[in-house]
Amino acid sequence: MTAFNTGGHILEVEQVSKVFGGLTAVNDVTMTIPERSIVSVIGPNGAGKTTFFNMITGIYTPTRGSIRLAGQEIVGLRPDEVTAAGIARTFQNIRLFSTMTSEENIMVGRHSRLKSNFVDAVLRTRKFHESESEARDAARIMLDFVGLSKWRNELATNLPYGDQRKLEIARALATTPKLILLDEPAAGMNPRETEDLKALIRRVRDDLGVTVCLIEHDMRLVMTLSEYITVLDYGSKISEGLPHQVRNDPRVMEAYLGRGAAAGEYGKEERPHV
Ligand SMILES: Nc1ncnc2c1ncn2[C@@H]1O[C@H](COP(=O)(O)OP(=O)(O)OP(=O)(O)O)[C@@H](O)[C@H]1O
Repeated sequence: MTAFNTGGHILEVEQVSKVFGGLTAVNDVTMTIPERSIVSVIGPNGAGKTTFFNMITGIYTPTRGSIRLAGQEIVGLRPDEVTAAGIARTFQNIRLFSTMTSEENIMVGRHSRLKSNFVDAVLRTRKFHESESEARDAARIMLDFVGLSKWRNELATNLPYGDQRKLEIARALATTPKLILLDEPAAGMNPRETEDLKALIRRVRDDLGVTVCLIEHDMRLVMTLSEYITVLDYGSKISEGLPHQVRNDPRVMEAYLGRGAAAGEYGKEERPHV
């Protein structure tokens, strides 16, 4: 049962566009994300995927269109307000605080949820100390959830690459989101790390009840993890559906492999650069 009347959709993106000068980076895209699902947004380089995430998270304001979280319009909210509304994200390039420990990195995520403010922090009030201790407890729980407890007091920069990616996910989860957006979470991972990541993403949904939307170039991961896939190309949605539907869609093959590829013309070449 959902507490809102959106037909079970946690996110509803309706006819959203983003124009940068003369370039339409995202063009009239409509997409819904079912609550408690794992979905992916895929597409060739420059298709508009990150711009799409940036609009959902308040970094960019759409030129046109509506984005609703649990039935509430979120266009116009600042990124911190979007986080407070229940959307967390990770970035394509790891953005951890390298001079902080793993635990402190997660506490930063948790602080967006805390009640103490700047004045409390400066004056070290009781409220501040309570918040601090609550954030530390929450950070330890999250470290345990992602399997990084042993790195609690280690500087984030000293963690193995795959664990740094997991730490970013833990930090995002510390904001207690309804929806988490993962921008290329498997980038740079070896096959074993990718398998670990896949298991973690499933647990995020199954154990925490958080809806997951990922941008990912690793097609094996996308096809085995996603329940639903949306494909962008040159800013427009060109396909959507179940993994096997998207995989067999000639428009998708064409977008990835080059015009004419569906007919075998380009074989395994990348799309030609124009
Ligand atoms: N701030 C910006 N100003 C101008 N153009 C931008 C801006 N951000 C993105 N773009 C352009 O919008 C288009 C879509 O870029 P975007 O980064 O969203 O694609 P992407 O699908 O995430 O690509 P990749 O898979 O390579 O990360 C590109 O042509 C890009 O150059």
